[in-house]
Amino acid sequence: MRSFYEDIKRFFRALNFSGKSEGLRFFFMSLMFLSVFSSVLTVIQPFLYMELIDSIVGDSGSRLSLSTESIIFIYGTCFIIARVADELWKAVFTDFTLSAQRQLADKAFDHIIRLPSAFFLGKEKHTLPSIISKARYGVHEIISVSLETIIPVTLEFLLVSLIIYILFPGTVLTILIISVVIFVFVAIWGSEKIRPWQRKFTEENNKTHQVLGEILSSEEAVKSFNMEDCFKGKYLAHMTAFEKYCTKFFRWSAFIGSMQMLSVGGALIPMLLISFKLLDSGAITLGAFVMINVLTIQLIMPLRRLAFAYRQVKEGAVDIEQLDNVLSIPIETDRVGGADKNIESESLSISFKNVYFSYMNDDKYVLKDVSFTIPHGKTYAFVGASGAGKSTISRLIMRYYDISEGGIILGDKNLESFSRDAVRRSVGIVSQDVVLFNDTLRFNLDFGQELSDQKLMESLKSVGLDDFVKSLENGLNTVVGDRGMKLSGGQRQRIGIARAVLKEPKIMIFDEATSSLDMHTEKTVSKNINAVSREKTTIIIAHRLSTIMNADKILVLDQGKVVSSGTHDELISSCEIYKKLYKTEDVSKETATPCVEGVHIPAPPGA
Ligand SMILES: Nc1ncnc2c1ncn2[C@@H]1O[C@H](COP(=O)(O)OP(=O)(O)OP(=O)(O)O)[C@@H](O)[C@H]1O
Repeated sequence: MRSFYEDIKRFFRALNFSGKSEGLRFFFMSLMFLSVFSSVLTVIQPFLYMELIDSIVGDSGSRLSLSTESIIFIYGTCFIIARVADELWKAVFTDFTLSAQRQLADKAFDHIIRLPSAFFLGKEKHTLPSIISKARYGVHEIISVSLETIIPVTLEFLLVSLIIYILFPGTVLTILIISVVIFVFVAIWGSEKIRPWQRKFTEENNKTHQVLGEILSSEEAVKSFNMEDCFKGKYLAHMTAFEKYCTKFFRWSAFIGSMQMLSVGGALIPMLLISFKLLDSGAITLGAFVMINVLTIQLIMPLRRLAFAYRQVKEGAVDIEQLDNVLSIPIETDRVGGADKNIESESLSISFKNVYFSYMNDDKYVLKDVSFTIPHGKTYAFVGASGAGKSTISRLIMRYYDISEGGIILGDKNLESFSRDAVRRSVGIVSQDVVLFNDTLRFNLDFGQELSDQKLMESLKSVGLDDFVKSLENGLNTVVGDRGMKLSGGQRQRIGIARAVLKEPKIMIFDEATSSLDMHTEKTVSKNINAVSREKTTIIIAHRLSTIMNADKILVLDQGKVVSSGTHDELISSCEIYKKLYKTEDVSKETATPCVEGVHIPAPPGA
C-alpha cells in the first residue's frame, strides 16, 4: 500500500500538480464532480427499479409514495442524466489528459535539456524517447482508470453497502464486504508480485531502443566493421529477455485475475440464497430481491475493472517511475545563486588560475594547475599531443563542466558568477564534429532567428561556401539530411564556422575547426578565421601547426599541464615538445597562413 502511495505521489510530482497547474486543477475538480455525480445516479437506478417492480406488482413494501408513471419518469430521467454526465465526463477527460501529457512532456523536456554533459555520454540517452512516450501513456492510463474506475467504483461500493445495510439484515452485507476485502487484498498482493517482472520487461524494452538508437546514429560504423550480426545479437538478446519477463507477467496476471473473480463471483451464490430465503419468508419484497441481484452484478463488473485498473495504475506507475528516475538526476545549476543573466562587459579577457579538473570528480586530474591569461582581443592557440587536455579547456569555458579547483575569470568576474546561458551566448564555438540538424541550411545557420538572406550569404562567403550554396537548386532552403550527412565533412565544418560568426559572440573558440579541410581550403578558411576573430578573444586548438603559427601566443599542453608558452619562433628555440610537433608535421614545407594585418605579437614572458 505504501508503494501505491509512493506511485501516486510520483504521479503528482511528475505533473507538477502543486505548481503552475491552475488549469489542470480545474479540470481535475470538474472530473471528480462528474464522477461522483454519475456514481450516485448509477446506484440510485437499481433502487428506483426496485420501487418500480414493487409498484407494478402492488407490493406494500414500496418506500416511495409515488405513482408507477412518476417512478418510470424519474427512472428514465436519471438514466438520461447519467449518460449525458458520462459524455460530458469524456469531453472534460480528453482536455484534462491532453493538458496533463503536455505538462509532463514540457517538464521532461526542460529537465532533460539541462542535464549535465556527463549524462549524454551514457547509453541511457538512447532510451529517453521511449521513456518519455511511455510516461505520457502512463499518465493517460492513471488518469483514465483513476477517474473512470477507481473513484466511481469505490464510491459505488460504499453507496451499495449503505443501501444494503439499510434494507437488509447484516449477513448479506457481511458476505459482500468479506468478498470485496479478499478481492482488494488479492489485487494489491498480485500487483506487487508481478511488478518486478513488469519493471524488468520495461527495462529490456528500453534496451532494445538503446541498441536501435546506437545503430541508427552510427550506421556507417556498424557497416564498415561488419557489426550487423553483433548488434542484431544484442537486440535479440534483449527481445528474448523481454519476452521471458512478459510471459511471466501475463501468466501471473491471469492467475491473479481468476482469484479475484473467484472472491467476488463466489459471494453471489450465498447472497442470492439468503435473499431468496428472505423473500420466501416475506421479509423483503420482490423488488428488493431483484435489486440485490442487480446491485451485486452491477458491483462485480466494475470490480473486475477495478482489479484491471489497479494493475494499469501500477503499470503506468512503472513507466512514470522510469521518467521520475531521469527527472531526479540533478540538472546543471549555476553555482552562484542569482548568477548574472547577461555579460555586459564588451572587453572579455579569459584567465585560468591554478585550475584543476577531473571528469569523474576524483583525483584523476585531466587539467593540473593550469594558469594563463588571454587578454581581450588576442588569439591564443593550444597545442599538444592527443589527450593532453586541449578540448577540455574549451568545455570548461563553455561551462559544460565545472572546475574542481582554482578559478576561471571572464573579464573581471568569476566565470561561475554568470549564468551558463549567458556564458554560452557570449561564446561561439566551432568543433571538429560540427553537428547539423536535419533541416534547411538556413535553419542550421540562423536557428530560427530569421536573418536576411544577404547576411546569411555574407557569412557563407567568409568561409568560401557562397558559390556552392548558390549552385544548389533550393539554395539556403536545401535540407542537409540527418546530422548534415548530405554535405561533406569540410562543408559541414565551414557551415559550423559561418554560424558561429553569425552568432556575433565576444569570444571565439575553434577546436580543430579546419581539420576536415584540404590544404588549400584550410588556408582560405584560416584567413577568414583570422578576420572574423579580429577584436575578439580567440582560442584556436589545432594539430596542424600551420593554422596557429600566427597566433599571439601558443601554449603547449602536456598531460594536462601548460609546459611552455610563447610565439612560434620562441617555442621553436625553447620547447622540445613543440619542436617535436613541428618536425612531425614538417610545416616548413607548407606556407604558413598569412597573419592578419595589425595582429600584435606580444613580447615573450620576462622580456
Ligand atoms: N567526458 C569525458 N569523461 C572522461 N574523460 C574524458 C572525457 N572527455 C575527455 N576525457 C579524457 O580527458 C583527457 C583530455 O581529453 P581532451 O579531449 O581534452 O584532449 P585533447 O587534447 O583535446 O585531445 P585530442 O587532440 O585528441 O582532441 C583524455 O585523457 C580523455 O580521455
